Amino acid sequence: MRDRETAFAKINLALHVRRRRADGYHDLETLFAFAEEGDVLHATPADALSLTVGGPFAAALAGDDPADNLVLRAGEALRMAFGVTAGAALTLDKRLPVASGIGGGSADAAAALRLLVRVWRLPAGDPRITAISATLGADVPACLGSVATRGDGRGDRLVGVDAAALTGMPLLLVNPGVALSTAAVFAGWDGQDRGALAVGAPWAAARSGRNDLEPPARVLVPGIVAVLDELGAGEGVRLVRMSGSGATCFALYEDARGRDAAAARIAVARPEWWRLATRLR
Ligand SMILES: C[C@@](CO)(OP(=O)(O)O)[C@H](O)COP(=O)(O)OP(=O)(O)OC[C@H]1O[C@@H](n2ccc(N)nc2=O)[C@H](O)[C@@H]1O
Ligand SMILES: Nc1ncnc2c1ncn2[C@@H]1O[C@H](COP(=O)(O)OP(=O)(O)O)[C@@H](O)[C@H]1O
Repeated sequence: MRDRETAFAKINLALHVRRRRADGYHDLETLFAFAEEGDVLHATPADALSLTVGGPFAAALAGDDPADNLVLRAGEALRMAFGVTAGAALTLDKRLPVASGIGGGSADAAAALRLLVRVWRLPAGDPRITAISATLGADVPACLGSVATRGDGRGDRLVGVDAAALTGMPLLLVNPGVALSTAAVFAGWDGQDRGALAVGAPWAAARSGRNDLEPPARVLVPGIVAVLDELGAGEGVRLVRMSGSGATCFALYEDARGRDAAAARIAVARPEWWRLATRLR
């Protein structure tokens, strides 16, 4: 039997960087939200654990050691923690641009955890699964649930928000085609604490918030400005912002008509940019 899981694209509705820490990470406050679409992971029963990567962005990972792929690292960590002896033949359909601020590897790692917990019939909700997620990356715990949530600390201390208030909002993601290393963007942050992210209703908090990684990302990829301008030019735009460490930017719309008009306009003006028209889940 072939089992399937979507690695929902992650966006940061707001991301406030507060402090550089001694361990190389930064304390931040962010509002995570998730798209209805993303990479797709399949599993079929097998004696060994293996991964084949295909899809439009597979080439970006071709130079990496497969053992470093977060999907296999997630699987190996589960096997170790639960003493699993079975394997699984995994295939990853890489639809999201790599190193682009929308989760990529983190969403894949979380999808692998959800999928293999099911395939290997492990106890869903076991605290060891959450613990493993945090070892794989700061935003993997948020991706594990893949519902809108606030993240404090490294982004892995999750605080529930009224996710339903965001569900279904039309969303357009646009990436100018330049990979950005998360570590390099954090390293460019100027160290200025510009204040806390508001608590409470997520939409109001998002609107009053900002992405503190946008200025350092723009230094590395000046084309981000053009992406934000194009996204903001249409009708019915409710919020335009860069996601995570970039360079993907997003816009949220009052209705699907506004989103589709923006997508069509950008497809003509900038055919080389990657686009995904979807909704918040
Ligand atoms: C910026 C964010 C926002 O959601 O997303 P992306 O742009 O990667 O999608 C995340 O904080 C990324 O989380 P994740 O991609 O899991 O990061 P990790 O692999 O744990 O860390 C990669 C590197 O980013 C930096 N890092 C990450 C998180 C954090 N709170 N402070 C940091 O300084 C560190 O240099 C770290 O070595
Ligand atoms: N399944 C995966 N998908 C994408 N990237 C992965 C995966 N597994 C490991 N990686 C590594 O993670 C890097 C992307 O990390 P990062 O810059 O944090 O991306 P993003 O900003 O999209 O979250 C890639 O360059 C790649 O080397």
